[in-house]
Amino acid sequence: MPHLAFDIGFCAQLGKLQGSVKQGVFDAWEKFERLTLDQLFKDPGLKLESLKRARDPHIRTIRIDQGTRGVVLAPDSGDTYVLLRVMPHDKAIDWAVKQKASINTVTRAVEIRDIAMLDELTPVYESIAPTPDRRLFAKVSDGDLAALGIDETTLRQARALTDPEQLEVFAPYFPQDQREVLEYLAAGFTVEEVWRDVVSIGLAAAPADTTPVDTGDFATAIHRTRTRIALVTASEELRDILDKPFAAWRVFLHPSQHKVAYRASYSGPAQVTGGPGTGKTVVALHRVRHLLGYLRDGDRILLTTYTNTLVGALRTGLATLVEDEALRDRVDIMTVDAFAGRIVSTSRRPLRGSEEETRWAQAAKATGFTGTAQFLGQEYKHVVLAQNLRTLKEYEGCERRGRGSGLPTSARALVWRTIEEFTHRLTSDGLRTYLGTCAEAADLLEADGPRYRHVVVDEAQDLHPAQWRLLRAAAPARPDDLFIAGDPHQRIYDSKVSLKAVGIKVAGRSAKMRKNYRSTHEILSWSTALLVGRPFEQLADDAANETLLGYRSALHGKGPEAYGAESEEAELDALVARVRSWLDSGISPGELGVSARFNKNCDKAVQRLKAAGIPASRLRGDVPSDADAVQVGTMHSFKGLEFRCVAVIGVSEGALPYPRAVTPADIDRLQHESDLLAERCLLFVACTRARDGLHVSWSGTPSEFLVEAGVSQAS
Ligand SMILES: Nc1ncnc2c1ncn2[C@@H]1O[C@H](COP(=O)(O)OP(=O)(O)OP(=O)(O)O)[C@@H](O)[C@H]1O
Repeated sequence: MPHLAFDIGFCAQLGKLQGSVKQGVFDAWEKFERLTLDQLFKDPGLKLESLKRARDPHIRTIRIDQGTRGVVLAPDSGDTYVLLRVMPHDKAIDWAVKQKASINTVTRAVEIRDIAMLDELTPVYESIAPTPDRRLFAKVSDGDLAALGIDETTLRQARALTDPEQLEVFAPYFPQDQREVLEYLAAGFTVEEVWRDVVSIGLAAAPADTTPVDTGDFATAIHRTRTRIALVTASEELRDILDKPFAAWRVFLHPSQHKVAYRASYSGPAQVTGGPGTGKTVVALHRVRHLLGYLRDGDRILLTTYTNTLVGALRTGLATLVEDEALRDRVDIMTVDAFAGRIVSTSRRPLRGSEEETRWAQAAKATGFTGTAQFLGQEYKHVVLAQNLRTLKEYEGCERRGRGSGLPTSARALVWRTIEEFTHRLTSDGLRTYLGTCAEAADLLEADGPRYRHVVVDEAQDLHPAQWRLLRAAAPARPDDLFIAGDPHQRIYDSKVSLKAVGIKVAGRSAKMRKNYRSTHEILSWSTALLVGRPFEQLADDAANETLLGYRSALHGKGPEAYGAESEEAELDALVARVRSWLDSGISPGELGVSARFNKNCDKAVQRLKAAGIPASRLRGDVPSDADAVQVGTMHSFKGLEFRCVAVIGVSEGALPYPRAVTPADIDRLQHESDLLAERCLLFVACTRARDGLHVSWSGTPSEFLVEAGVSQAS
């Protein structure tokens, strides 16, 4: 019986397809399931046509609906066809005739390349190339390239390239597996590393096969291309993929993600890091699914993250991945703070951020401490709670690691008394701090014993040592106790901690993701420029630095647009115009995000959008927002989310960095540096939420972060 399988390139288009086109795809798939090959070829509605000018006879088209065609890979033998793309009629024909399918002799997978474009580009680049020893892959031998799956045609093209920018030009047209190999080599990885981290992982995703590769046998190769071709056998499964385009990744977990998520067992805590959009959350969810398969009676899993909005996203994600409700019920999904609150089970109200400074000032007045409330708050958080200090003696003897201000031992008694005054007053007024609650909860768990068999943590970079102590105590120290996903480049809260410092050792159980699945290459490289040259300490060990080396996206699109307005009013006008143009291009309001540093800018944006007749809704962690409206939220609330297009507004001097969020250098030099970096990361996080479109604007003078990244002109 014939089948119509789906290529990852088609799945990437799903978010943009109209309902009628999706229905057309569904109907075509059903026809393949119902008819014989002979009937399919004769079917007047399907029009399974070969193309006169095609570079490859295996590439054909089918009718999807009036005016839309699907491009398919049609093998000579076998009955599984692959839907590669869906496009308007003329565009589809134009694209189809340029493509060529082949079988990679090393990965044994089907690859598609734009042979027409590559044939056109290659002689041009060859004619301007310097001597062979100054070209991009001069140090890699033909033999090594062949061993990594580079074929004769790609070899000639690769040999013409001089630098990574030229590779970027060729990349979208290259065959997929070969492209990945070349990108890793260009990023500085050795042949051995590329074999180990890229090629062999891909091989492991398909059944082992040691027979010689038949490069004409597409029927077999299609079934082996598990990382890019999805074979869908049930109509409900197809409906699911078509209706929930975000669910398509379930089908195509990259081998490097699969290896981490489905490793049978880790002998202790394991970690996955990687830049924004590299699928860390996806991997964490798949790990939960894997662990669910091995739970013993009574065992439970804690899946935890930083903000309430993300809890919602994790809940939805797990529901799409694990259909069995009874199984899902064995996973508790909540923020670390909510977990602490549950353990402590208190009626004391958590202190709001705005109340804290006043409370510190009151405590200082009571004890006669003359320093600032800011100093006290930071000392409590970064020294006392971070090091779990319980007595004045411990405090007097501690090394104030990471603090950039001196505090002689003689001065500590008064600080300690003030901290005690602060905590006593809180308790007697029926109040508590979130971090203090985590410390209390950790004590309780350490005394009473763990509550979970496994703990899976997302957005781990922002957790404080007290929160780590709590999570460590939540599961017994056994294999697969902790699975941790995070990215130091997205640290936006003031909690700098390395796992090593809190006794969580992930050495030998750590993986790094480098491929971004969310944003276009253009958005990604623009956003990454905001961080260039800044040091980022690793999550596992702060003695080593984290880099975005090899971090890249396979998607291409329009570059971000930066807009400098004369006034705030003009900036909001430009925002409305931009949002309207996105809506006019067929994007629905709920797929658009608008982010600003402050609540007041968010409120103004909502007002202006609404006044222009555009539905807009404030995104707040604890309140579900209107899914059919433009989502407007602070940069902090955008953490972990994603949107088709994002407008980041108010990126002006005085807003980013926000002076009140940055400790003055003369008070604490180290804290100053770390606060500045957090502000920079905040802008990075907001910009990297965008998939296809990014608009960044300011009024008056742009933020120094934009100026340093070379973006200061209106464009
Ligand atoms: N293998 C894959 N194939 C296609 N899409 C993928 C794949 N893995 C993840 N994605 C998609 O990429 C996007 C980013 O994934 P995810 O949110 O897990 O990344 P992240 O690393 O947690 O991001 P961030 O750190 O920025 O919050 C999501 O839309 C996800 O569905």
